[in-house]
Amino acid sequence: MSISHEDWKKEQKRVDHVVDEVATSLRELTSETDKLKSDIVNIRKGFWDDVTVNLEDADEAIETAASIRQQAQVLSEKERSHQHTDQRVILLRKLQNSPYFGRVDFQEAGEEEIESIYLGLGSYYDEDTNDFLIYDWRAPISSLYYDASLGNAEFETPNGTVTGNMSLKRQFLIKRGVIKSLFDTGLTIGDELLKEVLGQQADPNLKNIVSTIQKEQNQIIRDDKTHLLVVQGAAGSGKTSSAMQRMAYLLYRFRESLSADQIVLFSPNAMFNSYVSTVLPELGEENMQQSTFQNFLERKLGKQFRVEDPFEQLEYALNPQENQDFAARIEGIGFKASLSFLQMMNDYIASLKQSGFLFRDISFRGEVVIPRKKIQDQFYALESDLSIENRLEIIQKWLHQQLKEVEESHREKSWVEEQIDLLEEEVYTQVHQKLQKQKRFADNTFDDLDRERDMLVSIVLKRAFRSLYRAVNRLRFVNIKGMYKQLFDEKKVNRTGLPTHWELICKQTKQKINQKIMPYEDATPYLYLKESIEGFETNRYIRHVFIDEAQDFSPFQFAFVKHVFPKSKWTVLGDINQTIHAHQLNDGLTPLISWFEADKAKKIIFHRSYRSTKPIILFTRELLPDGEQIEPFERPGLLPVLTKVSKKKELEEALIKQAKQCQEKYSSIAIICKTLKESLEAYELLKDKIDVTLVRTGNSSFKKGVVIIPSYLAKGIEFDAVLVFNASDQVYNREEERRLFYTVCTRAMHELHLFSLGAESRLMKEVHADLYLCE
Ligand SMILES: Nc1ncnc2c1ncn2[C@@H]1O[C@H](COP(=O)(O)OP(=O)(O)OP(=O)(O)O)[C@@H](O)[C@H]1O
Repeated sequence: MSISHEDWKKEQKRVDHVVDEVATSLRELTSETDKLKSDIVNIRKGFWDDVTVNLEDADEAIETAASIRQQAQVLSEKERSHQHTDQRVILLRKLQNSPYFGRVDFQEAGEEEIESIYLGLGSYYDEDTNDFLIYDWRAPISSLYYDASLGNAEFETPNGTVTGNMSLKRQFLIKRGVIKSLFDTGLTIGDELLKEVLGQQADPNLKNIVSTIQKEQNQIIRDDKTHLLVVQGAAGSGKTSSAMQRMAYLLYRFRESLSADQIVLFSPNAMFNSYVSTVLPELGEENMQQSTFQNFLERKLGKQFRVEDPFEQLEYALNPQENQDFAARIEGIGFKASLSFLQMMNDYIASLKQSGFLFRDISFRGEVVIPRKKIQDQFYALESDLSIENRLEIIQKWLHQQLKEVEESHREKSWVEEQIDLLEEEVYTQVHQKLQKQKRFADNTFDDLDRERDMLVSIVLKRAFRSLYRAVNRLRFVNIKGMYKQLFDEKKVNRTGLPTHWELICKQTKQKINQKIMPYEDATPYLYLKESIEGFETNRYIRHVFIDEAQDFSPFQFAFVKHVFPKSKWTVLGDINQTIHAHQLNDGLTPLISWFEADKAKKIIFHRSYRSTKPIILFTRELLPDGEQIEPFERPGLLPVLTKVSKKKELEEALIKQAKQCQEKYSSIAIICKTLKESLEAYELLKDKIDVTLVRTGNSSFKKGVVIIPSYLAKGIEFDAVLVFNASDQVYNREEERRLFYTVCTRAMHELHLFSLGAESRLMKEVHADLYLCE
């Protein structure tokens, strides 16, 4: 809808007024932050000048501690207000540049006046007129902008539903205080602005989408009731973006009770971590905690094993070999990620109550002092209806008594005598003083030397046994490794539905564990077994767990994280069509939903895809069997191009030519390879001809220019132009690689170029010839 010149002028006048107001507040606030900053510097510098330190006696020491505490409190209060005003200054600067992006006119039922609500990144209140010149995009009334169409409209507030009539929805694009575009829209947020935003170039960081959040996305952003929110969405449908907006919304909605460090995001790799890390700060919030599942595993298992990372596993799976070992490992990877294996593990854990629980010998000075068999007998002599956890607690107490007896039995041993001679001088002095305090070494005492020796023996024994008691407290006598291996005792396992290569899988698993290597597929099941037995190390502080790229999580990983964060709500985002991990589960996110009460879990599907131009989406969706459900956003662009060559040299030339052409138009170009192995080849081929950067697992930030990147690291991120290094049938020919191929092609925003050394991949067979150009 076009806007009259008069209206445009009026709106610009209002923008000028708001910008002026904001500028005034900004000046005041800046001088306040400057003052706070200099106060903080002064307090830090003179911290000890204002504290009276006197440690002469206990009373003085207490007073000194109180005075330090008081001074520290003053400092931390100042620091807090500085941080707060600083954040406000950052926000006001943004508002000064672009005060708002939307307006709705709303007349509440029963009210005379039509109110104009202007929405921006944060609210701005005019104290002179008692008016909100800008409403925060997260305020209850702002949802009208995202959800409602003109006419009867309503929005939810914590106190109930407000109904009324919405007579206008207007979008603004304001830069440096000047309105650049203005649109009136009806039901949805105008496509014009969205088209403009999506037409921009890729950024090294994910952008916030506040001004163009779509209705389906707003559903998940503002849902503050559901305990498990599962979002299945096509590539580029805005899952990650919506998740970031959702975090910002939750931090606003529950600002009294929720802080950013109570939100954790599991992301696929370190580079993705950096890619999304600027969204919340840009929205004026602190960042959430971020982790990859690998970090999480390493923290827990890294001391005992070399934990394989998921990309090592993928590299193995994507470089197939013609042998039984490979077939078995791949089948094992799938099985170990499945619900059947989770069931098998749960049954196994339950069976340990009756038999099979394994312990380790407790040895002292090379000699077994409490044999594992004795511990096992004691364990199974306990009431059978006691839980494993309770039984272990009882066993721990029993072991303490047993160790005490062993300790006593060593009192006369010669090694103790030797150790006494090696004790430090000050130990002798302490013992002597202690005895003196007990009025020993007086005329009427005659066993003083025996007493002294007794005490020294106790000290030596205490030192020597300390680590054993500690090991008992930490349940080191429980043989988790043995029990995990026992699960792969091919002859003992009597179940249906085992993989066809079961014997070989068992052999491989035990071999790796014996070599202290923890394959990625075993890491979570192993931890699950360990913590099911020893008790889960829970984190009750975290209130929201977000899992992005969740299609690559196995049921084990979900089950594990669920135990670790028992107080948390979940937001799980994924796309089953982008499953790239070797386990390739088809049941996807469904099992997770069944673990929650029906009314607490919700699944939302995003069909519309925003990242790529319409021609790219029409092409990529045909790579999928049920791709027609994916709706493209109407953004025109060039058809994808397939360039077929027959020699490596031609491939090299074609790639270089295309990369250079793209460089003239775009700032971020990716040459995507299937594996790291292929990426290294591509790098060797191109590195001396064009300026390229090779991205590998260690990289933690997104690079502009031309990058060569393996498929699995490109997941979740996007590029202006994507050049598929070799889309030939030699490289992508297995049905299991269809989703990977789709993931690779969907990274492109504006242009997609596929190169093929020889015939193109059979995975493209279903793609209609009109949907791409063939050169
Ligand atoms: N409402 C929106 N307004 C503006 N841009 C949007 C909107 N929704 C999505 N986008 C843009 O579309 C692109 C893809 O978004 P995002 O990465 O969040 O999608 P995704 O579903 O997580 O993708 P994938 O599954 O492929 O990783 C981003 O550039 C994002 O800025």
